[in-house]
Amino acid sequence: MLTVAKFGGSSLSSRQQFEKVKTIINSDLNRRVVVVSAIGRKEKSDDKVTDLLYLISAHIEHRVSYEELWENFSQRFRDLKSELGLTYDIELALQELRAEIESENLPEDYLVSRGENFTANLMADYLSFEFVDAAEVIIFNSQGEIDLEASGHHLLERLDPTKKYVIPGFYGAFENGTIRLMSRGGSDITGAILSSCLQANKYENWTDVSGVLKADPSIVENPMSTAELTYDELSELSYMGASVLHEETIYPIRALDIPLFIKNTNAPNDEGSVILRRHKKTPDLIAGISGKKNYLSINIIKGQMSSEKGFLQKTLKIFQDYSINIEHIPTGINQVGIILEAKEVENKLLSLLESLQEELKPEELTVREQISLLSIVGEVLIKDSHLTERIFSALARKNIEIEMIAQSPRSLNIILGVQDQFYQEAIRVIYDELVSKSL
Ligand SMILES: Nc1ncnc2c1ncn2[C@@H]1O[C@H](COP(=O)(O)OP(=O)(O)O)[C@@H](O)[C@H]1O
Ligand SMILES: N[C@@H](CC(=O)OP(=O)(O)O)C(=O)O
Repeated sequence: MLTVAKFGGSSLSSRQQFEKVKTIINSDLNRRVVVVSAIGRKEKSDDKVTDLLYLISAHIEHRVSYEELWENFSQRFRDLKSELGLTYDIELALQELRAEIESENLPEDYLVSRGENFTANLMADYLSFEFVDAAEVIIFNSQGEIDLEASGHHLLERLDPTKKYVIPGFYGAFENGTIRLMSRGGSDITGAILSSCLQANKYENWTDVSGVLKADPSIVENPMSTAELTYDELSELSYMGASVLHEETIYPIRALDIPLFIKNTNAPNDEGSVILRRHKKTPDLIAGISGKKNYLSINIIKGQMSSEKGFLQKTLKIFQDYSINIEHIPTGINQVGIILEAKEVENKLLSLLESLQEELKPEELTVREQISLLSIVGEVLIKDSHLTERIFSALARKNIEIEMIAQSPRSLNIILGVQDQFYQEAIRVIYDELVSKSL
């Protein structure tokens, strides 16, 4: 039996947190592959080590002194080493990194990856597990995508199934050894790749909350957790902003049906959440509510557009030519709305609108900005025939206007658009209506 256990930065921020990790690892001998992020925040006001490294990189780029940041970064590791009485030569690692920064044009990905690398070295020392560099086993192809097959080969060659390992998350390397970072929060993905390639029986993701909560705790006070979710439910939630798990975590484990457990390092006996292909227990009506701000809607109005052959195709082709990802396309007979993240059209909105005007010749072309999308997720949403009515009435009572609504084909989720200014309130209203009132 093999359990891959990933610990996020929040589980690694101090000596006490390292001690909790050790207790968890030692309480189950199957936890033989440990993935760590970089040291996280001790206090709310602290920087995560990864943030410090990005800041150092920006200072280097702008040729500004980074001395204070460097001291802060180095001290976090020195403190851990001395408080835990470790032997890993962090002083040498820091000296070498400093020399590399000063002598060459050090790539940002390499510099930032040292957060995970040093943390994993300390953790390996502390647990008496072997350190394996992610650069040896997490492989990117020439397009910069993770190559699951190549990673699998390298992993099986490098790891001995009878031994125990600590591997840094968040980065890997191209076949030529050049370090490549994943997107923020990517250590979750490292854990999923290792689970998949090593065919683990379980993937545990240890964090600072007891599982997937039904809403972001920074918006809703003390939200309930969801004990069991499907891969699809969690994918929808994390894609739409539930930051407890990186949105790309699910695909490697889903193919092999590896159960994912989300657990709290600070309360290991809490049940947490388990994520499976299908529900084993009676599913909660609401798996969760998540959302993101900063979308916009480009609205195209043209009489009889639905009978104009290829109109939608022509419209989408224009967005494709601009390399713009589209989120939703609510349509009517004479109108279509194209919903996308505002960052997708940064610096190209005017030119895009000109192209749409020229090629589609619409009667009206308008843009609505500052839209938030909220996603209400649950495999069994459809069972509540009054659900949309309840949501609409609850929002109307607070004078929150709905800008758009979309439903996924399997009714796995309902997506609502509201103005950015109502984002948090809308989440609270929906949570109160669908979760609190149903208790
Ligand atoms: N729906 C949600 N369920 C659980 N946590 C959430 C949710 N939405 C946002 N979060 C936030 O995600 C945080 C955990 O993710 P993160 O800070 O990346 O932890 P880690 O450092 O362990 O990777 C929680 O502390 C919580 O504030
Ligand atoms: N340290 C990286 C990667 C990561 O996954 O971190 P965490 O597990 O603490 O969210 C980041 O901050 O983005």
